[in-house]
Amino acid sequence: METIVETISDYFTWLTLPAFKFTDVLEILILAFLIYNIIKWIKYTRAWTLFKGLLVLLAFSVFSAIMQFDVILWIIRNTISVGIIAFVILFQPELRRALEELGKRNIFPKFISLTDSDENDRFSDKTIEELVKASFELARNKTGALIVIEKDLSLTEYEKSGIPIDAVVSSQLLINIFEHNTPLHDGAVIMRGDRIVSATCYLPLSPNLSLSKELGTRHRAAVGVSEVTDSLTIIVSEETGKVSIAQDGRILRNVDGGRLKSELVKLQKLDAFAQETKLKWQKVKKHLFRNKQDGEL
Ligand SMILES: Nc1ncnc2c1ncn2[C@@H]1O[C@H](COP(=O)(O)OP(=O)(O)OP(=O)(O)O)[C@@H](O)[C@H]1O
Repeated sequence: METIVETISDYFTWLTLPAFKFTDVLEILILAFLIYNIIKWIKYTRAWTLFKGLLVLLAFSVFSAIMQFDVILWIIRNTISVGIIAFVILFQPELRRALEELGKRNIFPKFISLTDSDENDRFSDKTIEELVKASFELARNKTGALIVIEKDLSLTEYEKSGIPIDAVVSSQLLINIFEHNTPLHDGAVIMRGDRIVSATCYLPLSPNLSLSKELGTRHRAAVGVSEVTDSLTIIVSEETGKVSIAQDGRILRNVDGGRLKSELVKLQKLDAFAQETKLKWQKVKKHLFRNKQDGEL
C-alpha cells in the first residue's frame, strides 16, 4: 500500500508546476507582445509572401528529416546562414522602417498630460461636426483631401514635412486648404486635438500589396500612416468624390456621414484604461504638489 501511495505522490511531485515568478509573467507578456507585432508587421509587408515561402521550406525540412534525406538536410543546414544574410539584404527597407517606428514610440502616452484638464476627450463635439461637414462638402465638389487625426502616437515627424498652421479647426478652413490650385492643397493636413497643426504634409506610402489597384497614392499614403501610427485618416477622393477612412492599416471605403461621425466619436473618447491612468496620474501629481507645498512652509 505504502509503495502505491509513494508512487502516486512521486507522480504528482513530477507533475507540479515549477516556481512561477512575477518576472516570468512579465516575460511571457513581453514575448506575446513582440510575436504579435512581428506577425502584424509581416502581414502588411512584402515579408508575408516570404513568410509563407519559409513555412513551405520548414514543412519540407520536417518531411526530409522524417524520411532521413541526408543530402537534402545537409543542403538546408548549410544554406540557412546565407538565407539569413539574404533576408537582411532583401528586406533592408522594411527592417529599417520597423526599427525607426520602434524608436519613435512615445514612452508616455498622450493622456498622461502635464496639464490639469479633467476632460476625457481628445477633441470636442464641435470638431467632429466641422470634420464631417468639411469632408462631405469637399466630396460634393470632388475636391481631394487627406486629413490625419493624431491619437496617442506622435505625428510630429510627418507634421514637420509640411507647413505649420496651428489654427482651431473649422469646415471653412479645411475647405479652403484643399481648394485646387492653392499653395496648401497638396499633401495631408495633420490635426491634434481641436487644432490643425500642419498642411501639405508628406505621409509614408503603404507597401501593402493587397490594397486594391484602384487606389492611388492619396489612399495609399492614408493607409501607410495608419500602419505606422494609431492615427485615423479621412480621405476624400478627387476622382470619385467618395469619403474613406484609414485606421490600423485598413481602409474603410465609401463611408456615409453617420459612419464617419461614429468613428470620430470612438476616437474622441479616451479608453477606460487611459481615463483611469489619467485619473491616477492626476492624483499622484496632486499628492506630489501638496508634499512640495508642505515642504516649503
Ligand atoms: N505620400 C503622400 N503624402 C501626402 N499626400 C499625398 C501623398 N501621395 C499623394 N498625395 C496626395 O494625393 C494626390 C494624388 O492623388 P492620386 O490621384 O495619385 O491618388 P488617389 O488615391 O487616386 O486619389 P483620388 O481618388 O483623389 O484621385 C497628390 O496630389 C497629393 O495631394
